[in-house]
Amino acid sequence: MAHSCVHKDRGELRIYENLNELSTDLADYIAELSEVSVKERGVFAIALSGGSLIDLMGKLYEAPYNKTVDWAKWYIFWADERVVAKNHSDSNYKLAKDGLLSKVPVVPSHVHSINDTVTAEEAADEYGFAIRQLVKTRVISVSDTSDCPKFDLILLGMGSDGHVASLFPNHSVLEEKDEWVTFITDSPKPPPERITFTLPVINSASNVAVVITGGNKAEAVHLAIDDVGPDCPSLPARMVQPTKGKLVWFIDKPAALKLDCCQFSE
Ligand SMILES: O=C1O[C@H](COP(=O)(O)O)[C@@H](O)[C@H](O)[C@H]1O
Repeated sequence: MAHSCVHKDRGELRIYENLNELSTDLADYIAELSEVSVKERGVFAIALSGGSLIDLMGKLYEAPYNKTVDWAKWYIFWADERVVAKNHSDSNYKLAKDGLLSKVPVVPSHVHSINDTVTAEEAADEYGFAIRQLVKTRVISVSDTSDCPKFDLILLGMGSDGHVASLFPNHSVLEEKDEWVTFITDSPKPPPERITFTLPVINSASNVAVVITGGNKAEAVHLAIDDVGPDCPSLPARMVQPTKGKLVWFIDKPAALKLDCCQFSE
């Protein structure tokens, strides 16, 4: 059974005994947000990440979600993408397409992937421009506290180094305040060329979920969530702090083992 608690300033923590429980609750959570957003705004603007997240979203193409989710109202974006061809095994688009999008009735023109035929810088500029157009037509809302887009939901994973999207520890990309989408050409994790949402965009979303599994991430989970004092490293995952939106962490038991607030009896 899931263990859930609200951390005083790090959002809601949901911790699961196993991946099956996590995936089921993640599917419920996404389906619920989709329903609320479609009811309120007529559309659901969701940004995906790559990595293990997509597998963990797999229940969404099974019953009941394959029938109950209003897939035609989804507008799909990527919080980060590797600048490789869309059919390359490193592509976050390919991962999501093969693992989810090809199995549900999304509208192809609502799937906003990057231009993979230009440089990382150009791809980031074009993606930022595309998002601006969709903010103008209100497919994506606008934040009331900044001029940033307000996605209905941004889904993030986290690497064992604490990176989220393609925001890596100690990288200058963490300082970017003006652009909505930026690029890097020196990612410490291959492939090197990537585009990424910036922290202001992530922190302007209505909902942000960080989905983390595996014991190799336990230390980073502890550093991202617990009060680790003045020496607290500026871990990208710790910088995820939605201004007005809701933050929820979906964590499996091995990844949660070092969290102060969650002690488990074996
Ligand atoms: O490189 C990336 O890594 C992170 C984490 O991936 P995971 O497989 O450890 O969950 C992912 O969220 C990001 O989108 C991706 O580009």
